[in-house]
Amino acid sequence: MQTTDDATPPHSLADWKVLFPYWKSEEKWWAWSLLGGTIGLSVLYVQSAVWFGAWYHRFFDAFFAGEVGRCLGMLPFYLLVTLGSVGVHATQTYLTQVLSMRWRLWNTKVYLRQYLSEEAYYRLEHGPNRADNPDQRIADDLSQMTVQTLKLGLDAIDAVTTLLSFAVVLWNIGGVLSFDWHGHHFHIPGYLFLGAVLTSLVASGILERFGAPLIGANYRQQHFDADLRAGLMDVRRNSEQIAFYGGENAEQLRLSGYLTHIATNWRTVVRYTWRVNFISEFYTGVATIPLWLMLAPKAMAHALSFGLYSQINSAYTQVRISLEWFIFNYADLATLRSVLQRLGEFERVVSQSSRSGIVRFASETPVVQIRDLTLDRPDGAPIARIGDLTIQAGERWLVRGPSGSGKSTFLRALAGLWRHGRGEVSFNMRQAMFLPQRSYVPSGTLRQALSYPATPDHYDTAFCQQALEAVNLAGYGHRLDEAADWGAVLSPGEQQRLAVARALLFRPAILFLDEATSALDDVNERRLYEALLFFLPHTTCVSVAHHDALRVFHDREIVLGSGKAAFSALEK
Ligand SMILES: Nc1ncnc2c1ncn2[C@@H]1O[C@H](COP(=O)(O)OP(=O)(O)OP(=O)(O)O)[C@@H](O)[C@H]1O
Repeated sequence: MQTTDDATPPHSLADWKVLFPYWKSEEKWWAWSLLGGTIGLSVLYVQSAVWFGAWYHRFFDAFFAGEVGRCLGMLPFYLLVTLGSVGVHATQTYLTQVLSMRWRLWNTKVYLRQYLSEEAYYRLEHGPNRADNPDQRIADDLSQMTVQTLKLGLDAIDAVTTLLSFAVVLWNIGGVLSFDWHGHHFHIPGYLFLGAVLTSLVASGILERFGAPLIGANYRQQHFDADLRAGLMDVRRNSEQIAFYGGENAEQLRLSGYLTHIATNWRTVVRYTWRVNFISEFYTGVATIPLWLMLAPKAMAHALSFGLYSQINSAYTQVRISLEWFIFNYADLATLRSVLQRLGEFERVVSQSSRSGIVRFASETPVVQIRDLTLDRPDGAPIARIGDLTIQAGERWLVRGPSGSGKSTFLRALAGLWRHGRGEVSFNMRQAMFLPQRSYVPSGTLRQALSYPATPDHYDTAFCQQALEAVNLAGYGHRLDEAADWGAVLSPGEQQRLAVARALLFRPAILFLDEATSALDDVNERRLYEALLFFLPHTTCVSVAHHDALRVFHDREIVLGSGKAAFSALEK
C-alpha cells in the first residue's frame, strides 16, 4: 500500500476543470434543466422573502396602531404565501438532490472507465507517477464533489439573488445619511447598504487571514484517513499471513503510525475550525450593532416606526447574510477545494500516456515478434537486454534465470504492463492469456471464478467440469454454483490449478505462464503441463519456471542472466 506524505500540493486552477465535463456530456439537457429549475425556484423563494419584508412593515404598523381587524384580514394571504414558499423550498431541495445523484453517477462511471482502461489501475499502483488510494477518490471524493459543489453553488446563487433583491429594498427604505463634519457637509445615499457591505468585507478579510491553513489541513486529513482505511484492508486481506507470523504488534505499530498522522493533523483541523467558528459566530452576534448605530440618527429624529425598523432589519439581515456567504461556507469551501485537488491529481495521473518506452502492436497471427527489446528499471538502470526474438506458432519456450534476472519483467513487458526500456513487441493480444504466479480468484460462485474474465454463462457446465477434472479439481465439479470467498477457501496450489483450468476453457492461441504452477507438488505440476499439451496442442506457450522437471514440456529456452538473454533449443 502507498502512504501519503505530509506535503500539500499547491492548489491549481486546473483542479476546477473536473467540474465541467458533466455539463457538456450527453446528459447536459437533464443537467441544465434541473439546474435551471433549481435556480428558478430559488429566485421565487427570495421574492417571497421580499414580499414578507413588506408585509411585516404593513402588519406591524397596523398592529402597533391597534388596528386588530386589519391585522386579521392580512393573515389568510400570509398563510397562503407561506404555504407556497415552503413548497418552493422543498421542491428546490428535491431537484438539487436529483441533480446531485445524476452528476455523481455520471462522474463515477467516467472515472471507473478511465480507471479500468489502459491498465490505469495498475499504473496508479506501480507506475512512477502515483495517486494514493484511488478507491477513496472514486467512491468518496466524487460524491463529496457533487454534493458540495451544488450546495455551495446554489447557496452562492441564492446569495446573489437575495443580495440584488434586498439591496434595492435597503437602498430605497434606508434613506440618506446627512451630517456635517469639520466644516464639510456629507450626504451618503444608501448608507445602510454600504455599511452592510463594509462590515461583511472586513469580517471576510479577517476570516481568510486566520482560516486559510484549514484548506491544507483538510486536504491532508482526507489522505491520512484513506491511509488508515487502506492499512486496515491490508490486515483483512493478509489476515492468515499476519496470524502465522504473529504480527499483531507490528500491525498495531503500523496502524498506530497512521493514527498518529491523523491525530496530529486533526489537532490542526480542530484548531483552525475553532478559529473560523469563533470569528464567524462572534461576527453573527455583533453584526446588528452597526445597524443600530447607523439607525440612531433616525431614531433620535423620531423618524423610525417599529414597522419600518422591522422591514429595514429584515432587509439588512438578508443583505448581510448573502454577503456573508463566504464566511458561512468557508469550511465547506476549504473541503471542496481539497476534494477538487485530489480529483485533479487522479485525472492527471490516469490520463498520462502509457505509450512510452516499450511499444506493443497487435497482430492477427499467433507468432510473437520481439524486436530490439531492452528492459530497464523505472529509474533507467538496465535489467536485461532481450534483443530480437521470434516465437513461432505452437512453439513452447521456457524462460529461466536466477532470481531478479528479469523473468517476470519480461512477461510484464509482453503484457504491456512494463513500459520502462525500449523495443517493440507484437502478437495477437485478443487470443493471448497471461497466468501470473498469484492467481486472482474473485468472490462469488466457483463458476464465476473459473470463467473469469469471461462471464459465468460463457461456458457450459460439462465443459467447466471437464476443465476442473483435467487439473485434478474434479471434487469441486458439483460446487460450481456455490458462492463463497473462493480466494480464501482454495489453497494456493488449488488456485493455480483453477487458473490453468481457465486457460483450458479459454483455449488461447498464446499462453504465458509466470511461475503459474510454482505452488504445486511435482505430480500435480506434471499433470497440469500434460493437460495443457493434450487439450491445447497448438497453443504457443512461454513459461517462466525454476523447476528443471518442466524442461521436457518445452522445446526451446531463454536463459536470462548478467543482463543478457541467451536462446537455445532443448534436448528432449
Ligand atoms: N516496480 C518495480 N520497481 C523497481 N524495480 C523493480 C520493480 N519490479 C521489479 N523490479 C526489479 O527488476 C528486477 C527484475 O525483477 P523480476 O521480478 O523480473 O525478477 P525475476 O527474475 O522474475 O525474479 P524471481 O525469480 O525472484 O521472481 C529486480 O531487480 C527487481 O528488483
